[in-house]
Amino acid sequence: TQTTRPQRILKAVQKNATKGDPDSVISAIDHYCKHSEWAMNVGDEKGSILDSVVSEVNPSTVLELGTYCGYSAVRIARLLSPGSKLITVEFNPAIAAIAKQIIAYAGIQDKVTLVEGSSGDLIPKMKECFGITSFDFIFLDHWKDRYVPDTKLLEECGLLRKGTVLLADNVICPGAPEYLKYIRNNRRYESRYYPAHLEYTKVEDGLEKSIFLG
Ligand SMILES: Cc1ccc(Cc2cc(O)c(O)c(C(=O)NC/C=C/[C@H]3O[C@@H](n4cnc5c(N)ncnc54)[C@H](O)[C@@H]3O)c2)cc1
Ligand SMILES: [Mg+2]
Repeated sequence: TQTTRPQRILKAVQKNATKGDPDSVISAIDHYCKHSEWAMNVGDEKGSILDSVVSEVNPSTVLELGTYCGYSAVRIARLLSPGSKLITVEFNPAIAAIAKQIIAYAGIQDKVTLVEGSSGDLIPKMKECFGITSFDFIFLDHWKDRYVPDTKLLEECGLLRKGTVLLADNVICPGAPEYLKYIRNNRRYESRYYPAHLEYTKVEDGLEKSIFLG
């Protein structure tokens, strides 16, 4: 019977990566997606920008919206200091099951809490369920038309604090025009665009980094 793309990505990790070595998991996924089949991981070029922003912020609490196969969860978690936590949200149970296995294979499962459900339902529950007062860093990589409503929801739920950094993938391709309009014209945010390319292609894309000013 036909396998799914996330299942094939997991197989490539199990075949080509070293258990407990997050960098080898990242390389195995990038190699598979470059040479076998494209997949919507943030990828190595934008991933290096993600790495630099995470290292600069050195966050204790991180929220990721849209886990997919867990590629960016592994990228982020491997850089976190001991005691720091990444909460990643994924509403497709089949995809979440694969992501869990990839995160465990990388050996960073102690830093990652994968929550199954939709961002709209889960964001209002973050404080009561996970004892979060606010997030230091947020990576947006889920459906692009959810970037604005979920950013507003995070504000309303008091999950942003002075200095919280939001980093949004795909603001050019597939594109998140409403998000750019919202965040760039909002004096409560200081934004900067990082030009790059759509993962594994030469198509223009980039990341938008925004600092919440409180
Ligand atoms: C035209 C065109 C099309 C596609 C591309 C290529 C391209 C390149 C990219 O880097 C992309 O990130 C994307 C993209 O569409 N990403 C959406 C990512 C979804 C994953 O997140 C999950 N999810 C989606 N909404 C939610 C939600 N509310 N709560 C919880 N989980 C959610 C889904 O269950 C998936 O696991 C697409 C480029 C150009
Ligand atoms: Mg993306």
